[in-house]
Amino acid sequence: MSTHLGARHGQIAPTVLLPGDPLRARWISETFLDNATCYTEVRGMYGFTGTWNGRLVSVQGSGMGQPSMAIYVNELFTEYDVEQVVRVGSAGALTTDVAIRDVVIASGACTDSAMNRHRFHGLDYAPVADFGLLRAAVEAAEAREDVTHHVGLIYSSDSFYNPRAAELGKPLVDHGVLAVEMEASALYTLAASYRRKALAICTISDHLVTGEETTAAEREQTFGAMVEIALAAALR
Ligand SMILES: O=P(O)(O)O[C@H]1O[C@H](CO)[C@@H](O)[C@H]1O
Ligand SMILES: O=c1cc[nH]c(=O)[nH]1
Repeated sequence: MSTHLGARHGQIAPTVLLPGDPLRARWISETFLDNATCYTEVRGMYGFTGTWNGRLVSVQGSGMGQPSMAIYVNELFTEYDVEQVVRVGSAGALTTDVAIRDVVIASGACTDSAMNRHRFHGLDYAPVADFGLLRAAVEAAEAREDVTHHVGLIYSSDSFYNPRAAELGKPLVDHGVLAVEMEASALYTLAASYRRKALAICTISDHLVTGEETTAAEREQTFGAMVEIALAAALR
């Protein structure tokens, strides 16, 4: 057992899908995995291991925000020998180039978080996806006709509610950033530091320009294309 995961060593697969929502983790395990078992319920942050096309895979909730995610990913890397993590998240669209329910595959992630500023003593590190995972996810997305996908930068913010969101986000949008979420930047940084692989794939759940939004139930249980792209990329 690690501090925040109730799994024994060997119960977590080398490949982990990482939704923020622990109930999305449960839905993914019930919908896509065979013979899935729950290995942790600590703090209600469920994790499951099963198989997909005969290959072992785990799904672990990370909670919301980079500090929560980093707790789980640190323990996955240091205590359970996890080799690759694919975040399967929701995100808000920052531009009309992206539509609600589109899938965004994050080649890199900007951030307003102090986590990287502390780690790099004020220098601006550029957190990027593992190229092999990124390429495989793009190929898996290109093979599908049921979902529109985009590849590009996202913005990992520490704030979900920010009264200055539009003002602060504009320079990012002007430089090609597609969507906002809350975990990818620190995930990419942690993977780099442990020499592991990481990718973030997000489904647009809210549109910050048009005001469109999905329900909590839809965010929990209907983002299946993103999950299939993640599984195909990680277990290719
Ligand atoms: O749906 P998840 O994966 O949690 O991702 C997004 O949703 C949460 C905010 O509602 C943040 O964690 C954000 O990154
Ligand atoms: O607007 C949104 C939607 C999902 N996740 C976020 O962080 N922001």
